Amino acid sequence: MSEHQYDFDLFVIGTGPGGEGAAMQARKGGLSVGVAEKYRQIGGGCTHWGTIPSKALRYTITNTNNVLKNPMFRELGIHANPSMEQLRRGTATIISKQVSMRQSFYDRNDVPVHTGHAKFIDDHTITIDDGEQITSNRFVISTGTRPYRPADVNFDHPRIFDSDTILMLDRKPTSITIYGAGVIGTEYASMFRNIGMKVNLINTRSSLLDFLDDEIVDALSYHLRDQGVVIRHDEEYERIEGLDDGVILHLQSGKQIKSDVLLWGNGRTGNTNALGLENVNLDVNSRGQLEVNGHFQTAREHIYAVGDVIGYPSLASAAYTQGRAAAMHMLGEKDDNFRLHDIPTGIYTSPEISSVGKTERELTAAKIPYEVGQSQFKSLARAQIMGNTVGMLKLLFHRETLKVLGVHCFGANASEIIHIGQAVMDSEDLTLEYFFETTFNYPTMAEAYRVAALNGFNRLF
Ligand SMILES: Cc1cc2nc3c(=O)[nH]c(=O)nc-3n(C[C@H](O)[C@H](O)[C@H](O)COP(=O)(O)OP(=O)(O)OC[C@H]3O[C@@H](n4cnc5c(N)ncnc54)[C@H](O)[C@@H]3O)c2cc1C
Ligand SMILES: NC(=O)c1ccc[n+]([C@@H]2O[C@H](COP(=O)([O-])OP(=O)(O)OC[C@H]3O[C@@H](n4cnc5c(N)ncnc54)[C@H](O)[C@@H]3O)[C@@H](O)[C@H]2O)c1
Repeated sequence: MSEHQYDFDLFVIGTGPGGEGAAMQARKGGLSVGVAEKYRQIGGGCTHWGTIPSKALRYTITNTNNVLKNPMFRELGIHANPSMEQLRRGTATIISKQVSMRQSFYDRNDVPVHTGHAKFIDDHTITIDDGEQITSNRFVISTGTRPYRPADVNFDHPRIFDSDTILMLDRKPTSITIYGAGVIGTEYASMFRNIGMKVNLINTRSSLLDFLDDEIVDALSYHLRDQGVVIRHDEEYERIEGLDDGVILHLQSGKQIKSDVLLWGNGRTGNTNALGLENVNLDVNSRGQLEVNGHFQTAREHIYAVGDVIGYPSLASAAYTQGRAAAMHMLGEKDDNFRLHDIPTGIYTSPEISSVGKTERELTAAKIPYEVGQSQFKSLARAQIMGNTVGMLKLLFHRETLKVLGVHCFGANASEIIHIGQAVMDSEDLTLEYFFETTFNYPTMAEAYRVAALNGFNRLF
């Protein structure tokens, strides 16, 4: 029983990274906390049908390809064409490890998990599966998203998938059309091409991932096309026709694209439709998302919302931090020290992409005098040793103060090494000079920072 008349001080709806971050932080701060999860296991979409399964599959594909393309194994006559089931096998083990580890967090911290669909019935009460009633002083909504499914697309057709069902493919299709070239569409395009499928990537916008630095976008487009992905920009679907032997995507431009299967990767929508929000006077936008203030409070100050259900940036990494920040606010502690403005992106295409801070486009528009330093991975010893020489690190820094303003990277280990640049960028004291005044391990991919920093520094006059 909480200090008030409620069952809990805080009740969290959803056990993805957003919910877990909020629940654990609040519990450590001394609040009584309960959570609800409608899926049979905790972990959220992140663990069961989003981040973890897609990244685990990608890792298996990359490793398998590294072996199969290695000249030594070829010489030994090692060839293989693993099935979808074989490629996916490791994923179930990883999910199960994640679930049991995360479940232990709830158990050890005395946070009961109520399995079932939570719905508000009044300001301080929810029901679980329309049965058990639970009261709480505060709430966190961290219910995530589901694929946006337009009514005119038949998702019951066995060859039409969305971003939650695509990993259930029971065989390796010969070809796939991916409609929607956001992060999900682009990552899957890369992954499926790497297992030898013919891939059509249909973009409703005029360039891929336009939130990234232009040079990185150009590199991604070049490498995807070089690998054989067919990319079509500025297209809209007219209809999608499911057949016995394939799927035809009819585009408004008159083009027709037939493939073995189709992945609808065009957008996700917030899981807010059956939450009883009308009973607490909360509204959502056209994408089912909730609006929050800087402390992650909705229009009702005792109801917080974090993670994908509030929209941008819709990342597991950010969801967790937002959950913790919301809990800190409830605890009356400082909640603005989470650097939520500098969230890096890690995009697991081939080549991998990672980025933090300002792009050249943004700096130019803001008339900030900046300079660029670059390092090509092909000249790094570590990249040569790994046989993985595609890539580049680009540092953007202020010409006068030498403060790092943006770090953009593609190639091997991009999403790991970005954090070195992020730390320097966020530091009050460090500047570009850190990278060439500090000794890094050798040979490493991190050496790219020294090379890029010197390259940029030498451009100054
Ligand atoms: C294919 C794919 C790949 C991705 N890859 C990455 C990546 O590489 N890196 C990254 O940072 N992000 C990635 N993301 C995004 C990441 O998965 C999400 O940002 C993250 O899962 C959001 O966490 P969340 O806590 O908001 O919600 P979720 O993880 O979606 O969890 C929400 C939970 O709430 C539960 N729930 C919903 N409604 C109710 C209810 N009424 N009652 C009880 N429970 C409810 C759901 O069952 C679910 O378990 C990817 C997403 C997808 C789809
Ligand atoms: N590596 C990663 O970090 C990673 C990987 C996959 C997904 N994600 C996250 O998952 C989120 C969703 O991925 P995505 O590829 O769908 O991105 P996205 O938001 O770019 O959506 C793709 C397309 O769908 C449209 N759209 C989005 N929501 C819609 C809706 N409800 N109704 C109609 N159209 C809609 C968008 O305008 C866009 O054209 C992203 O925001 C991304 O951050 C991250």
